[in-house]
Parts: sequence; structure tokens; C-alpha cells
Amino acid sequence: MISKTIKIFYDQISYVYGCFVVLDYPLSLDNNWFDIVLDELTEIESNWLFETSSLTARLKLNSRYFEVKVLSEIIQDLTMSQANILKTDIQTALFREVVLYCDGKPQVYAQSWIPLRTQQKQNNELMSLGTKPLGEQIFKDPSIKRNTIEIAKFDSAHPIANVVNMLGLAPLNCWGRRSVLTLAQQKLLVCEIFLPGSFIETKASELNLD
Ligand SMILES: C=C(O[C@@H]1C=C(C(=O)O)C=C[C@H]1O)C(=O)O
Repeated sequence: MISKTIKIFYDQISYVYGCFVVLDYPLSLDNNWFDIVLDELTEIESNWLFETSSLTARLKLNSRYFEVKVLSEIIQDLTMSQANILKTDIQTALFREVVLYCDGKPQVYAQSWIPLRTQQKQNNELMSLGTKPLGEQIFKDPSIKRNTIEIAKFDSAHPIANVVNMLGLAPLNCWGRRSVLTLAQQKLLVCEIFLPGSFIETKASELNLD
């Protein structure tokens, strides 16, 4: 599993950037996280950051061609802090790291941590998503609930700046968010960073495609 994943990771990096690069792995998203709407947020920023429904669905609504590029998909131990956020005693999780594109433009870098007990790893659709959006799969479940959304600002000193750089984007501060999604049979921690030039920086009036 691990060697296959590392291959996917490097293939994707090579495909996206045209060269091999080495990232800290998994990319740490440690930061100061806030669970309130901060005064400095514009209306459109808070609107995207505090979206409670599927981000995938919202990105699809704002594009003609939506694409998921998988950077990595591996089984990884949860850190203590992740296990605390998830309120789980399960130690291992499916870790998935993707870039979400709208019409060829990178919009969101996302990490998902899906704690799985050994028996849950068999015949589990979440284990073999590949380029299928995780959001579509989990939001099919009517029991889904999003817990508190926390937000954080990622500056150029943060490791996410390497991803921004490799995607060829301008090195701007980025807003990110994280939340736990709870389904009847599953919990997952999702962290999403809105990349420079993404919809979060667009004026509401410019979002109409036609
Ligand atoms: C959680 C959602 O799923 C999105 C899709 C992801 C994926 O395909 O790996 C990862 C994180 C999310 O941005 C959502 O749509 O809200």
C-alpha cells in the first residue's frame, strides 16, 4: 500500500509540476485555529470558510470541469491532537491528500483523516476513491453532520507555502478551515486550504459563469 501510494504521490507531483520535488510528508497543518468569524474576514471569505454543506458540490457549481488530483492516499497513525479532535480511540486512519481543481485552476488543497478499525478497511469504498471526490461519496449519506468549523491563516512561513510554490501560484497568505464530519458509521477530519487566486478571493458578482 505504502509503495503504491508514494508512486501516486510522485507521479502526481511530476505531472503537475513537470519535475520531482520533496515535501514534508504528511504536510503539517499545525496553526492557530479559531472557531469564530474573525472581523478581518470579507463577506465572501466567511461565506466560503463557513460553508456547512459539501465544498465539492459548491466548487462544481462554480465550474464547468471539476477535477481531483490525488497527492497521497495512505494508512497513517493519527497524532494525539487529531485523535482528540476526532474524539476517537482508533489509532490508524486513511490519510488522503488532494488538490481540487476547477476548470484547470487549483482551488483547494485538502487533507482528510478517516479513522478506520481493521475490519472497516475491507471492502470500504473510501479506501479506493482515487480521483472520485470524497465529498460526493460522504454527502450521499443523509446522516452526515458537520461539527464546528475552525479557521486559520497560513502565511509564507508555513509548509503549505511549498505546495503553493510548486503549483506555480503567487505566495499569498491563505485561509484554511478544518472540521469533523460525522456519519452514522464513520467520522472524518477534513482540512481545506483555499489556494491563492481561488474563488475565496473573488467578488461575489464575478462568480457567474455565463
Ligand atoms: C469534505 C468534502 O470533500 C472534499 C473532497 C476531498 C477529496 O476528494 O479528497 C477532500 C476534501 C474536501 O474538500 C466536501 O465536499 O465538503
